[in-house]
Amino acid sequence: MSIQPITETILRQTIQPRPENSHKGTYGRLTLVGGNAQFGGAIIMATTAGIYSGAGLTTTLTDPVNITALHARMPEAMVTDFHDETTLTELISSANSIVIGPGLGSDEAGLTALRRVFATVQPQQSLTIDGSAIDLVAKHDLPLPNAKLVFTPHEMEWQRLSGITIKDQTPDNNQQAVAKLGGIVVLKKHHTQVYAGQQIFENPGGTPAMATGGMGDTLAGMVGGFTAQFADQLNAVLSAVYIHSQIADDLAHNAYVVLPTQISEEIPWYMKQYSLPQSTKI
Ligand SMILES: NC(=O)C1=CN([C@@H]2O[C@H](COP(=O)(O)OP(=O)(O)OC[C@H]3O[C@@H](n4cnc5c(N)ncnc54)[C@H](OP(=O)(O)O)[C@@H]3O)[C@@H](O)[C@H]2O)[C@@H](O)CC1
Ligand SMILES: Nc1ncnc2c1ncn2[C@@H]1O[C@H](COP(=O)(O)OP(=O)(O)O)[C@@H](O)[C@H]1O
Ligand SMILES: [Mg+2]
Repeated sequence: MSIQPITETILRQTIQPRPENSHKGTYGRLTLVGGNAQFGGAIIMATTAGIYSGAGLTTTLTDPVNITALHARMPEAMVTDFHDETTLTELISSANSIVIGPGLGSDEAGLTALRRVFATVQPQQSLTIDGSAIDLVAKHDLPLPNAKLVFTPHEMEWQRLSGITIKDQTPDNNQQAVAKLGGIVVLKKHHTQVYAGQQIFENPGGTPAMATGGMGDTLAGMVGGFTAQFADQLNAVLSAVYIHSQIADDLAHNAYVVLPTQISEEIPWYMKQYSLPQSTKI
């Protein structure tokens, strides 16, 4: 079994200059679901990352206690209550990429929102399942919907979802579990691995300076933003994983810790570099 590194070639193929004749609708509708009363920061960070990644229109469904805070940080986001079934169904139906889980919580409200999303999502939509949503799928053995699924577990979430203990998470064992699950799995750790069918990729970057709560929430938002606007889902996921840690590595040259919100602010600059011909410097 061969594990390929994620390369800059993949990013250059994926992140292209934007056509002049385009508008926000061209760059995708992203809907994020998460953030209970305790974990509002998680969905704020995921939303921030999705917007800085270039999603054309972003809407966040969260607990009402988070609405003012989210609006104050990110007026670009539209925000509404994740308990409202009608709005949730409409906003899931109109999205081309959905992220569920950052700070969702594993209680009844989180489970209800997750079940509604699973009942609404369609095969052509990208659905990223992160954080609490992974735990809920594992705990309740939820049947997965027919959609373009991406799971973004850390090692303990992957243990809960796959049943493979962290020490037994070998590429062979992981690949067998991914084959049963379906979709793409981003197994987050030092040198994150991405499993997609027969292919396994490894992220060459990443630093312990990233070990701050919210770093994975930020990656989930980036995966949402990239899959909302770039047609090749696997390349979009690989590009998000790579840039996320590349920014952190660069910031960590001069900083002991890197905050998730600092990553988000840098995303547009890195995307611009990959969109330019290789010889061009700005
Ligand atoms: N500001 C906010 O609102 C924030 C909200 N958040 C939201 O909280 C929710 C719960 O997510 P969670 O990841 O914090 O908790 P959980 O799933 O129990 O995992 C922790 C357990 O796993 C273990 N562990 C083993 N290997 C590991 C690894 N490689 N990486 C990480 N952990 C690893 C670890 O081991 P230990 O630390 O004990 O050594 C511990 O026992 C989720 O919705 C998330 O979005 C957070 O993002 C924080 C900021
Ligand atoms: N030592 C490390 N080396 C490289 N990457 C790391 C390291 N520690 C954490 N990360 C990265 O930070 C993110 C943590 O994700 P996660 O545990 O889901 O955070 P949270 O749920 O708090 O947002 C992952 O992308 C992971 O790869
Ligand atoms: Mg997480």
